[in-house]
Amino acid sequence: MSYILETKNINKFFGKEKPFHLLKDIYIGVQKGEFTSIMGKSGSGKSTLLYILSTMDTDYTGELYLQNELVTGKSQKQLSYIRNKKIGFIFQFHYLLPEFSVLENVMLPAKKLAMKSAEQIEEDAIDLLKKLHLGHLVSKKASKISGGEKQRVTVARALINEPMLLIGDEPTGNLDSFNSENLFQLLKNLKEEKGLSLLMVTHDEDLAKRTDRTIYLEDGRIIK
Ligand SMILES: Nc1ncnc2c1ncn2[C@@H]1O[C@H](COP(=O)(O)OP(=O)(O)OP(=O)(O)O)[C@@H](O)[C@H]1O
Repeated sequence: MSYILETKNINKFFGKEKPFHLLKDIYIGVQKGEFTSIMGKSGSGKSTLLYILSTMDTDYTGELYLQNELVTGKSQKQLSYIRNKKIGFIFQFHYLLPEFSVLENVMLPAKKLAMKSAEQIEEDAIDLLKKLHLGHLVSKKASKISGGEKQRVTVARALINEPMLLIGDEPTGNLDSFNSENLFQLLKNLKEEKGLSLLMVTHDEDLAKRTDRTIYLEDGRIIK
């Protein structure tokens, strides 16, 4: 089976003297175009797991593969490149730069990757914002748009480098039900239209039911 993301026996410990065993024997396989949700009580290890899956936390045992390439053990520089190219992130808080325009915010990850000219990046960012029905916000300052709009702009920012996987840590968590539904539909469309794989932590059982598959974590273990 070919996976976009795969883990083999990931374990995570905190602390040195009396290590606390948080994540236990985690096996996950995410296929292309699959929308996976992760649920579990507070403290069950969801965010810790996402940090590992997104290559930001390298302090674990076991193996992480992205598109069948072993990424565990790679240098920080290699990981930063892989992350920037292959994974888009959406968090509960938008982390947009408030003094920058929407367009500038969306262009930033592409500028960091530096694989296209500034003109091309700008053209692509405008195209992307239009596709996400955010064209009217292009030149607005990020601090001047609504919370729901900010989260949709973070989706555009997450997509600018055309990742194969979008990882979200409660992306709808701070939104009212209208904006939450709006964002969820946007994510579902990306999966259906572009074959994007999505991995999303949520506390919302109703949203989780509408994804392809839900992974339940309990005390750091996948229970179903
Ligand atoms: N750096 C750390 N050192 C020690 N313990 C930690 C550290 N980071 C997290 N933990 C502990 O690991 C456990 C899991 O934390 P994590 O944030 O992954 O849970 P979560 O399921 O995402 O919770 P929530 O739904 O509240 O965000 C918690 O008990 C937390 O206190």
